[in-house]
Amino acid sequence: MGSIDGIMELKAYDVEDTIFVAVGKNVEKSKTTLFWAVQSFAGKKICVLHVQQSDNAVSLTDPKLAVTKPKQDMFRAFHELEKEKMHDVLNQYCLILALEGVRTDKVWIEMDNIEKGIVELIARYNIRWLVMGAAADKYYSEKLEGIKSKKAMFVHQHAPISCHIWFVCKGCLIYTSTNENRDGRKDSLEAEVGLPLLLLNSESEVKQAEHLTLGSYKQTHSSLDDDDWEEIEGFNFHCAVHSSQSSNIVLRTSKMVPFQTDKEEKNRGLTTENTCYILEQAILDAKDSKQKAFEEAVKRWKEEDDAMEAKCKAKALENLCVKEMSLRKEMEGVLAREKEEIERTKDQCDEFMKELQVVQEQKSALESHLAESNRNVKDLEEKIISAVELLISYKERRDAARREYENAIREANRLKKLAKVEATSFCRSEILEFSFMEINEATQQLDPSWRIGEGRYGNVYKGILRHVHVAIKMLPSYGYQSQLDFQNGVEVLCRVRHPHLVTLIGTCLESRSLVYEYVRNGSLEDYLECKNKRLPLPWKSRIHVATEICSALIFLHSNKPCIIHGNLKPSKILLDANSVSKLNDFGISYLISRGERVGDTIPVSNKSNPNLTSAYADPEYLETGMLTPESDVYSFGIILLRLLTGRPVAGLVKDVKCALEKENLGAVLDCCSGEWPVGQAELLAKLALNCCENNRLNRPDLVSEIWSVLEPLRASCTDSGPCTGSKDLHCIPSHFVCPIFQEVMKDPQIAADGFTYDAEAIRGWLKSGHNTSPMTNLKLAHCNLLPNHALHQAIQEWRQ
Ligand SMILES: Nc1ncnc2c1ncn2[C@@H]1O[C@H](COP(=O)(O)OP(=O)(O)OP(=O)(O)O)[C@@H](O)[C@H]1O
Repeated sequence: MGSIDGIMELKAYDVEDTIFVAVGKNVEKSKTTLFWAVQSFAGKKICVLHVQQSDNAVSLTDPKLAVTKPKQDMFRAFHELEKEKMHDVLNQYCLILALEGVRTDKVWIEMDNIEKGIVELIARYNIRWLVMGAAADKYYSEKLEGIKSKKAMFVHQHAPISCHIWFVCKGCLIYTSTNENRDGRKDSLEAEVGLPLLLLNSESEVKQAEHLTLGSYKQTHSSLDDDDWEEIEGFNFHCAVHSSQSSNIVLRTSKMVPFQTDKEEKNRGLTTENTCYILEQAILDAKDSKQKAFEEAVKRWKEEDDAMEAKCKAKALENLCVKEMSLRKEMEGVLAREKEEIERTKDQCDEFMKELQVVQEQKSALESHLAESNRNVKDLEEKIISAVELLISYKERRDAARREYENAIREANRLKKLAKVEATSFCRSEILEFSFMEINEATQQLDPSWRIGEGRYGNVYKGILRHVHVAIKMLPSYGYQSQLDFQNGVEVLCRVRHPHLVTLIGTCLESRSLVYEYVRNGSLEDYLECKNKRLPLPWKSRIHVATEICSALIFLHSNKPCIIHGNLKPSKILLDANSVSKLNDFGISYLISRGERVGDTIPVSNKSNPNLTSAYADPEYLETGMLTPESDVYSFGIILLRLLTGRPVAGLVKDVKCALEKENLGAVLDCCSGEWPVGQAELLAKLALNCCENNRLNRPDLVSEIWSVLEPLRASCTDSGPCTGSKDLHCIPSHFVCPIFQEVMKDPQIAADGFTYDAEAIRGWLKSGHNTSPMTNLKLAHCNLLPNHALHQAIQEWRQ
């Protein structure tokens, strides 16, 4: 059961006096039914009764709608709309009826079933008078006599007999349900209509008269059709509704129905005709106005219905719109999230693409690297194969080398034994090494006043090293690259000892300097140039010098390995206190250049060799850069020419040649050297020119051709008596000269090495910490000195 709206207020006496009009959802039908009720029951209270099927019932009875929750909700929403709509409609009905002056009430009730609901309501509230639709308007016709609607049929059959029901269709009464005809009997129209009239007007007489008048009128005016009569009846009912106004009409009508006398029959007939005419006109007017009013009302209702429907639709649309908006917002949110997600995915995709590109690049790089590696592997395999082959061949060679090595070892051992034997016979010279501090001290910190010469290879200082007068040659730092090579070179030169070679005493590896014995009388150049007021050398001394230098060259060239001086000139020939000549700077080119020896020739860089610009230099060497023993022969020839002539080098060969050719050698001979014996001078000149041959192969051999000439010449000079000039010095017997001081000894003492030294010199040597021989460099057996009385005596005698 549903809720009841309004009916609870109705009281029992109200029910007696109230006409209930059952209305449904069909507004058109309901209006015509209501309109009929209003017209038919003027002055009565009308209660509009609407029974609606509850939503619960519908949802339960319709399994399709009950399937899902959203569908149920949707149905409920529509049901609510329907309810609202019906409420509005009922309110409208009530308003219209109130305007018509009818007292109204309304009842809203929800039931499981409409027809059952109506029946139940009738029973529950003892409803006495009910108007309801008989059929839909579309079924209406003049011939329609029974109830068509199933609901109406149900109510007709099941309603309590106390309830009187009028079934109406399209504003016309179709059937009346009374307690008499509930079993199916049908009464006449007059009987049906009469009951409400009786009910509605307590003044039954008036009603009766009115009813009779209408019946008689109907009979007399058989020309009027049924519709007209209906309208007349309607008009009558209308008058009844508007009771205050209609009372006049009723009264007037009542006046028209008096019980007449026979006398007045004729007049009365006329009056009746007039009245009928007026009535007919009134009916037509009423019909017309009624029709118009009805059309107007229908039109208005239609518009109102349309408006209501539009309102409902608008509301539904509004709800839908709100829902749509929220849905849209939701969708927009989802869309935005989706969009963000897509953007993120897109970014990730871009990053992946980039990474993919990098990976692809790396892949291609790796592939090319791999291909290269494969190629390298192939190459390496080939190399390994060739290396293995090489290894096999090297193994064979190694075996051969091993055999050679073993032979060489045997040979070396044999040579070692030989060398030991030789070492005992030779004066072994071990290099003396000095520290730079010693060199510095010896030269007074390289004092310029202690400098005695300035060569292209560096400055030469005199100094006293370990009590011995020495000449220190400071070599440039260039030359041999390694210290070891320099040391080895110096060692070779140190071992070379000859009376006409300046002795190389030692070296300072730190400063790359060479320490020579000091030769105090200057160079041949000084004598030839008469520097420092030196007297020119006599021709015999010159022959001595030439012979001595020749012997020194023979010694150097015969050395193993051959030592080529390479820079032979008068400044390299030093004279000691006894005018004994000594060749200086021999083998220096080995310490400066890096040339590899090829037999007896040494390739020496033209640039590094100072002799390059020298007039004493071998022209062939200048051309080829190859230093040969013959290069020294060429330089020796120039020196010979200088000794003969005393002239400068430039044009010397040419001049001497000319002089010889002209047999006028005397013209070019140095007159300061005394009177040269012509024959000997010519011999020397020819020898010298021979040495100066451009082609080295045409130059004379040192031993067989030069020494063989010079030695007899020197011998003849010695035999012919002491030489002039420095004769005192030159005639000192060499064994009178101290090997250390190079002077005639004052107090000769014999050392453990068997050599005789001046007492002062040898004691200084020993005091400075030496325990080796100054001559042999071998360790002295003891430091005791033994006076050489015999020599002392001889020197005394010689002095006297
Ligand atoms: N052991 C020595 N004893 C005494 N004086 C020496 C000694 N060695 C060199 N001198 C002096 O030093 C001078 C320079 O000699 P050095 O050999 O250095 O140069 P150079 O012969 O004049 O020219 P260069 O070597 O450049 O061709 C010599 O002329 C000589 O006077």
